[in-house]
Amino acid sequence: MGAGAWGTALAQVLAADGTPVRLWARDPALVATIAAERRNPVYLPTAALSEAIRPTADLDDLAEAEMVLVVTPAQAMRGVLRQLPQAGMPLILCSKGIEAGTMKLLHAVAAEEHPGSPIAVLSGPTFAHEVAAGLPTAVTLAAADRDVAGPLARRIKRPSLRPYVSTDVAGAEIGGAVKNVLAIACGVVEGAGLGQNARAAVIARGFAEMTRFGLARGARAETLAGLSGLGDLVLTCSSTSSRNYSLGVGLGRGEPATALLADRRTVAEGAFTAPVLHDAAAAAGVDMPVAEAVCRLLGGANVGAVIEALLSRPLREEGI
Ligand SMILES: NC(=O)c1ccc[n+]([C@@H]2O[C@H](COP(=O)([O-])OP(=O)(O)OC[C@H]3O[C@@H](n4cnc5c(N)ncnc54)[C@H](O)[C@@H]3O)[C@@H](O)[C@H]2O)c1
Ligand SMILES: O=P(O)(O)OC[C@H](O)CO
Repeated sequence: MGAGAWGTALAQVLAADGTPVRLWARDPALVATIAAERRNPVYLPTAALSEAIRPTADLDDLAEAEMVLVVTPAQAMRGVLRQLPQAGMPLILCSKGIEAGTMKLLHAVAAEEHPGSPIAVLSGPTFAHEVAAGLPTAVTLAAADRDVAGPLARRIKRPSLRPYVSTDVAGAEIGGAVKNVLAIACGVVEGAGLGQNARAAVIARGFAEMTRFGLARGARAETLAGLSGLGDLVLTCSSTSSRNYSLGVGLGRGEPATALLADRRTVAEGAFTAPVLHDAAAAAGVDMPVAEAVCRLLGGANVGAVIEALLSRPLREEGI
């Protein structure tokens, strides 16, 4: 459900062995193009798509599915889930974010909209173009009930896709949501020419923020130190393949956030997560200075002033 880069890549890796996959996109013109060209020229142009993928613009076509992978932008998830038939099939949430307004994690959103469906979360270091190309990738597959997560993991594993099972749903989600905001910060470091020492510092202190926030919201430290937390943080904080990192590079160069966001066709989730995370951290009484700095930059603050404010914070002991 969702034919952006990630939904298309997941469809491809699952269908590469001939497993039938329906790929839902909201735009009928994109559905027609994918069916005709066996490519998604808008969101994942490099990947040739398996004949086993059948694109559709009709959510009713998913009613008979064995499972649904939900891959819309995080803020669109509730609305799209509301239109999906209530068929009780497992939902695997693959998006990364926190719902604006409610500050809810996406598994809570899905449970509200589909109370009859088992809910799982798939998250980890996963650039879509690499997954679609069949490059080796490991992910966290989390569900509160191990008897849900285990069979789903066995069903979606492929020679190049290795799921690790977890029962820490909140932890898997928080790692993916927070790392997007921290990736913007690391992009800022590059864009502003602050050097590699500074980037490593942002990754390490950002991980401390992720851990503080995660623990406050019920996550387990080992999950945050795993694929869906630290693993994904390292990936997205070190590559311009990341849309979040690239957005940060522009901010670091002093380009206005409004212009950078208006130019994007693809989603940089961290820009939407940052203000929600700011509110959620405040509500939980958690200090998140790096995430806060990203928030200020997205709001139009001057790069030099934001960096100066971060560096002049009172000294403290290292640790979480
Ligand atoms: N691209 C990746 O490498 C990757 C990897 C892991 C997770 N994710 C996560 O997956 C989610 C989707 O990312 P993506 O890379 O596929 O995005 P994308 O930018 O490639 O595509 C976004 C898709 O969402 C659709 N869309 C936009 N607004 C919508 C709405 N209101 N209702 C329904 N559909 C809507 C667009 O038409 C498009 O198909 C994000 O949460 C992202 O963080 C992405
Ligand atoms: O391009 P990004 O920054 O959305 O990152 C994509 C994935 O989340 C990487 O795991």
